[in-house]
Amino acid sequence: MKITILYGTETGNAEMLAEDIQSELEGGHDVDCLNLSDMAPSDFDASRLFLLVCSTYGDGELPASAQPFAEAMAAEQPDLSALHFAIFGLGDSEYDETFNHGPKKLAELMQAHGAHQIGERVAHDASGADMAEDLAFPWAEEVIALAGAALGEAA
Ligand SMILES: Cc1cc2nc3c(=O)[nH]c(=O)nc-3n(C[C@H](O)[C@H](O)[C@H](O)COP(=O)(O)O)c2cc1C
Repeated sequence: MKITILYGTETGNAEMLAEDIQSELEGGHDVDCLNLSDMAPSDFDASRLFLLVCSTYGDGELPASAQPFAEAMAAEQPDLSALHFAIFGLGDSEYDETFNHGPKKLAELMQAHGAHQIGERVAHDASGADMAEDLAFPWAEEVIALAGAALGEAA
């Protein structure tokens, strides 16, 4: 499957996780990995599955590297109705009222432009016991299996 991992980060955790997911998947798939700050809405290609990995900053906001992308989406209003994405979030339950709100906002932004979410949004908690990759690798395998039918190819 053709997969693009897009990460939104402030201090690099989402970037490291995105690169680990790329390494995990690239034996069996054609996988790109890109910072959201380098992604234009016009770059979306519906033949690829987009795996979004995004943290939360400030008071439940998108991290810095995702903000230019959100602004470009608002300005360009792309039609993403042919697109499929899945999303994995990073956050910290110490911020209980805004836990994982960054990826929640990013998923809502994609859906507002018609993109179809595959599977559930999985949230990593920096104050929890799990390593991010221990949640993210099974998440990636599951959404790739689910996306096979949607993208019209075997996973
Ligand atoms: C100043 C600051 C604000 C944060 N705000 C939130 C928040 O509102 N909600 C949340 O779930 N996590 C919040 N976090 C936790 C980060 O999302 C978490 O540490 C994540 O792993 C950072 O990933 P990154 O390095 O890719 O940006 C915050 C962390 C910092 C340092």
